[in-house]
Amino acid sequence: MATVAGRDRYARQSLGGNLHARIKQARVLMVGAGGIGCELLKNLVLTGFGDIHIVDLDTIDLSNLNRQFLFRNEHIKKSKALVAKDSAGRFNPNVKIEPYHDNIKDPKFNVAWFKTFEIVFNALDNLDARRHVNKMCLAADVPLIESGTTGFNGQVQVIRKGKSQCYDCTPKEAPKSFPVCTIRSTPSQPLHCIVWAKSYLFTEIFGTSEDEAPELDYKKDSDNAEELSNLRKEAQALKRIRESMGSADFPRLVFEKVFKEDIDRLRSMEDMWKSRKPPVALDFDRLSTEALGVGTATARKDQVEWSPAENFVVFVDSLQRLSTRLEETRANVDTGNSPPILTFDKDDEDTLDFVAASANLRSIVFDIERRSKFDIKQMAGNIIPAIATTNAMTASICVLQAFKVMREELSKAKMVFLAPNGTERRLMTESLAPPNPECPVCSVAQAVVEVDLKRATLNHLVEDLRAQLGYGEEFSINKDANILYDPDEDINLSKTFSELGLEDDTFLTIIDESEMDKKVNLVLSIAAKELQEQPVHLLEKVTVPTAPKKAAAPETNGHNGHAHPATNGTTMTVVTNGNKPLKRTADDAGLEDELVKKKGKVAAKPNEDSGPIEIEDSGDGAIIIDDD
Ligand SMILES: Nc1ncnc2c1ncn2[C@@H]1O[C@H](COP(=O)(O)OP(=O)(O)OP(=O)(O)O)[C@@H](O)[C@H]1O
Ligand SMILES: [Zn+2]
Repeated sequence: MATVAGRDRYARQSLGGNLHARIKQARVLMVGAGGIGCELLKNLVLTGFGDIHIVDLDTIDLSNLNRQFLFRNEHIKKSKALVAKDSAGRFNPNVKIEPYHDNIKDPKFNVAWFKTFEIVFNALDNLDARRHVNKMCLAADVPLIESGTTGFNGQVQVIRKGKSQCYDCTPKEAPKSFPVCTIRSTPSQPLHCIVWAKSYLFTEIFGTSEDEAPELDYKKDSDNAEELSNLRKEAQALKRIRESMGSADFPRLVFEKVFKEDIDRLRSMEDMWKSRKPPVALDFDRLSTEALGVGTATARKDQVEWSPAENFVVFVDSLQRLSTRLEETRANVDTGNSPPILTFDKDDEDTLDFVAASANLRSIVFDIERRSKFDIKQMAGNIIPAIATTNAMTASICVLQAFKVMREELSKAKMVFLAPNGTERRLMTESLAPPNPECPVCSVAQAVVEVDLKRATLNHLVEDLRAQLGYGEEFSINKDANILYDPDEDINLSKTFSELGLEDDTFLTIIDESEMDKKVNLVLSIAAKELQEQPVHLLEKVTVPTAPKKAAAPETNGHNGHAHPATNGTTMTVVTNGNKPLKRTADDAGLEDELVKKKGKVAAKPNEDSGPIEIEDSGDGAIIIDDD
């Protein structure tokens, strides 16, 4: 093994004296110490980066250990950032590593702090955090190396303010959802039953009630108003049953409600079953008799499909386990607090058993194939298998691209894509595209606006934009993807910045919507300040230039028909069954034709004829269910 001194000499020889010296002094930031982060940190340390800061909000989970090699069994539940520092620090004691067990969105990581870095690396797994770092790096004018992987797909992008596309220059895929009727009334695939078990049944019994659950978003003006109102009543009846939790009769009550009464009601709606096979209710007593010889150890057989009786046993057993847990939690909570709840976690056996058995029982009702617990874990957790080698390759490309940035050779930097085995090329590159002039994030004009958050209303800002910057009637004020104001959306005008949750270092994008002499987008960053007179004060006199005539939309990542590259939480789609080299193919794992998405990781097979069967990422891994 090379000694530290030896390694340093080799690094200098291969990188050249100048770059090597620069790297030693470089202060760099790595956001995320998960799959890509562990690989990247190792690379940074071994390359000799002198001052590395790591931010990760999470603790280590058992399921991370197979690929996040800086972590071992004894580190479970400890901070990723701190353990990563300790483990990687040993590779090169001359490197200074500063860990932060924190969310990168924490206000203490402000623009001034970002400015202290020479380069920032994203090794994240969700859109929201990526967008945030993108914005901060643009505001601080620091180069960002953005990366992501999904299964065998990977991507590295070099983002340099004003010179290359930013993360938001290409539109990211709009959130997608399941129609609630597919989930609640007419499931046709195992995934529909799994979503029902996880997002409806589990939540109704052990979580927050449906009305408050974000994933069940009922629109009042739906075509199916009557059925939706029935579904609502059904949910309320289930909620009442929840009150008998702990009683010996509880499993029967729940079972008969969801696998018999609700099914009988559905079946009675004849129109629904004209072109579909009607569901068949289950019989509690018959299954109890069938289940006489079946033990609760069935739950440990996670690779096989359980029989109806086995599913029944696991259903009853896990329902009891979870009820006991909830009762115990309740007993330990002071009265007056909001009632305790349980949340689904794919790594929590009790919750997984319950979701697996309930989903399979529902599949039996609708004559849909059943799935093994292992498969259901993948689907319910929306997991695309993370592959260590993809992460390793991606992380190494990040460092190679960083060298180009540090050598000030941006023209040589590339957007790099890794594609699955079997595609024409495993590694594809593109030159960096120039910023999209229509990008709502990196568009040209930027200004700081001082705001007295408690006094200033959005209307103050609107008036200032008109009076001082020459905006007409037609413009909008946006925060991320949310429209705070436009000529048709004026309900926020009288609200103060505080009421709107706009704080120090928040960015607002002003988009000119006028037909003539349209201005480029203006990004305003808010500086909170108590002001004596006007509650809003534009710091500098900015001139917002007129936008060029509509430029052609920037190239997306089409790649001349190559497989679409995918990254965690970005827009790109992956044909899941194309991932043949997987030990278990997506098909084997039951991923089928559906989109499978984990905390923003996307793997999607374009929909064929099966309607909108898509899973949505709401930022916390929840599946959003929509009306049809
Ligand atoms: N807002 C954030 N601030 C700081 N760290 C974040 C933030 N969002 C995500 N991360 C971190 O980014 C890392 C992404 O790593 P990765 O994609 O390997 O996910 P993981 O949670 O480690 O593994 P998996 O989810 O696949 O089981 C995680 O360690 C996660 O904690
Ligand atoms: Zn942009």
